Amino acid sequence: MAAELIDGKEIARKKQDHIGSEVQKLKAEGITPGLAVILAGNNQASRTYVKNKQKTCDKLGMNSMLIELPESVSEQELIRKITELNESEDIHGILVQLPLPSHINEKAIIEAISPDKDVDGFHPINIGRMMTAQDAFIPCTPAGIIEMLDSIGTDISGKHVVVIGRSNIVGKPAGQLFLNEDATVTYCHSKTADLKEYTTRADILVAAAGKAKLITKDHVKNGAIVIDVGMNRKEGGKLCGDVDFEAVKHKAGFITPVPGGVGPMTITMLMHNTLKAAKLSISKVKSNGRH
Ligand SMILES: Nc1nc(=O)c2c([nH]1)NC[C@@H]1CN(c3ccc(C(=O)N[C@@H](CCC(=O)O)C(=O)O)cc3)C=[N+]21
Repeated sequence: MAAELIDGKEIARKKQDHIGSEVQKLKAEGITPGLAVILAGNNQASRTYVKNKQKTCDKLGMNSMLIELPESVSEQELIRKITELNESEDIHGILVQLPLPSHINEKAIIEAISPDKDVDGFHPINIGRMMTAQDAFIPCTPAGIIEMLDSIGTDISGKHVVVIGRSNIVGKPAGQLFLNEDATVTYCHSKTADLKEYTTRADILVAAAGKAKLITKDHVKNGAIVIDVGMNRKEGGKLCGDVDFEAVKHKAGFITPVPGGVGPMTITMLMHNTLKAAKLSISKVKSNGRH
């Protein structure tokens, strides 16, 4: 048996079409969604990601603003810039590209972003809202995973989801979202004693450990849905997932490729969140700033 491919690029394209038409409606009301991206330092991978985000904004008719700051930028200066963007009427979403230079306290920077403009969904307010199943900005990669599963018609309720990885930006929120959808969730990570014992019981396996080819066919139950969040860059620049795709594809029921799987969904959900932030700004004006 061969797994069916979950085509992230195609699912992203359809979702973007929809977002694009919502942007047009908002523009007719006089609001153009605007995303500000702050890039501190000279990380080459970060530069490429940021360029992709801007390109997608362009394509969907949104405004994007890139703020480039030197590696040596101070925390105070970065917070001053964020404060300015928090107050800007033209900017609805703020994204500070991670990782930040090592002398900067990431938590302090994330907390400086207004929760209403936090399109990454990294602010503790949004995390808390998500955990309590309130309306929130949902981190883009986990949101993209749920969107992909929806598009292949997966009923998540009652499924056993095993998430490998517990980062604040992917693993932890992904598990939480699945829990909100009534899944049974198991978290595994680098200290898990017998990984296979858990992963072979997964109906849905989410690999977000950041370790190339960690997941082999022996980790996967027949017919399972395998979502590969890995973005491991090999020498020569080739992108490699956390899943040994060629081996696992014969055993899984569905599988996402890398590239062309989760990555395009992440950017798409960033656009979704920016649109949501722009809509939120209207309802704030209508309620006179009280909300
Ligand atoms: N504040 C913040 N928010 C982020 O969302 C964020 C971040 N910092 N720092 C870096 C990571 C990484 N990330 C990616 C998004 C899309 C692709 C993507 O579209 N990948 C393509 C291919 C890319 C390629 O070929 O290089 C794919 O998988 O098909 C990759 C990586 C967002 N990040």
